[in-house]
Amino acid sequence: MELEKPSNGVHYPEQVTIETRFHDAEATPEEREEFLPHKPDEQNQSQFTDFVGKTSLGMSIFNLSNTIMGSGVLGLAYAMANTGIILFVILLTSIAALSAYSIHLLLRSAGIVGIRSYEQLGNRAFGAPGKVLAACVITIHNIGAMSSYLFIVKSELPLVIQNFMGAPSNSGEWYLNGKYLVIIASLIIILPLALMRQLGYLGYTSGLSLTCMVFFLISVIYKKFNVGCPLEDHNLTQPLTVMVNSTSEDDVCEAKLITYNSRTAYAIPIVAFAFVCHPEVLPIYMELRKPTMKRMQRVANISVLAMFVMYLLTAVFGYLTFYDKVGSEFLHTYKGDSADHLILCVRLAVLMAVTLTVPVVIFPIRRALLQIFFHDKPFNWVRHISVAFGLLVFVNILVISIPNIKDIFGVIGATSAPTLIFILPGIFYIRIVPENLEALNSRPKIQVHPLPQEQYLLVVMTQNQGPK
Ligand SMILES: NC(=O)CC[C@H](N)C(=O)O
Repeated sequence: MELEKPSNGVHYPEQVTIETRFHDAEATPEEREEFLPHKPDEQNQSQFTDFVGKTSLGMSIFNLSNTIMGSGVLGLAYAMANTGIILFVILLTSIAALSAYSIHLLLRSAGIVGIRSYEQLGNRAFGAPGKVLAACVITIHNIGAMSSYLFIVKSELPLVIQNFMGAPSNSGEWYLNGKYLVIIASLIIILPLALMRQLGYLGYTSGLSLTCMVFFLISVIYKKFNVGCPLEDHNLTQPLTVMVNSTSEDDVCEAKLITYNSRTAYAIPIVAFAFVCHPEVLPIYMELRKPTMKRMQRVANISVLAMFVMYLLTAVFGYLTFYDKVGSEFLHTYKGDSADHLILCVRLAVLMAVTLTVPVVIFPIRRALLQIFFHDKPFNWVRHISVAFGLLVFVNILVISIPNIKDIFGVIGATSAPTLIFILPGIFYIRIVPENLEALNSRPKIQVHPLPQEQYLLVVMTQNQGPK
């Protein structure tokens, strides 16, 4: 049966929609009866036939939260110092809400197309250029994120090893050289994890990574009550004065509710970067057991909410520890405390957390590259391993040659992050969901609720009876 084409010229995957919404057109009457009751059992009805996922809800939450939580958290206290507490809370809340909403748009679009892949949504919306655009933005963004993680390893790990071993700072030992340490961490920890065939296997390492971040948060809160005002603490004065230039001594230890200065605008890309997880949402959806949109939206909402709370607490307590003296890379602000064992452990925990996030971030890049260059080719281990290895080599070279992390945050946060969070999900959705199925200002198009299956059936059946 032929369906009317939508007026916007976009090819609408009618067949896919009917099949993916209603799974099996050939179902027996009993099955259909079970399928069509007023309250469909969402838990057991999968819309998708592209992949049978086996990852549990909990593991998926770990994986998604781990993707959200990354180096972005280290810039939040700095963002708060430049916006003030109230503006920051408003910004953090809005971006978290927008991020969850755009995940909803991605999930709905994937439900219509019947394929859970960001690149395929691009393809459906704009043809081949859309697919290439999505793949490029994901690749650039995730390479940027990976670089920022490995950069933390390069700059922090030598410090940690040096302090644990009690070695003098420029003893020239190879194990105190960040460049070698990045390569070793990439080969020993990241590469084996990146070679896993499915993201779901990384649930345990993601759980470990999140535990490290919880430890980081607890330590930041604890330190707030242990570090005096930065200027009083002469331990901290020296490195801090190098990083921060022109604050008068009077207002250094005063929390500001609203701040407006030349760096206020930096807060937006920092917070936007902190909430990016969109390239990983569909791969995680694909591996979710019983993958209904409602279940995946639950994974997303829980992850965004949990990370929102962690971000807020880290930023508030980080800011209230150092006030205007907080550095753009939060861990460096504790530099004067380098002999403090708690801070050393915190550094180690953050290092572990970001290192364990790198493999999760590699998955979407590999998927994007394979979609562009080897579309329709069956899975191949040699290709799978070579892409991961090639990516790691490339990012290692990048990290070894860049001088500081701030520029990565700035560029990625201001370009690819908003594109992935706000722009692409929105335009893909508008192009993919035809207006005759859902008007732009319709409730389901705005609300985070799936259109009931019966309603879809009605719309699709009405269309089917239309002119041929
Ligand atoms: N995939 C990603 O880009 C993750 C970025 C992550 N939100 C961070 O803060 O580091």
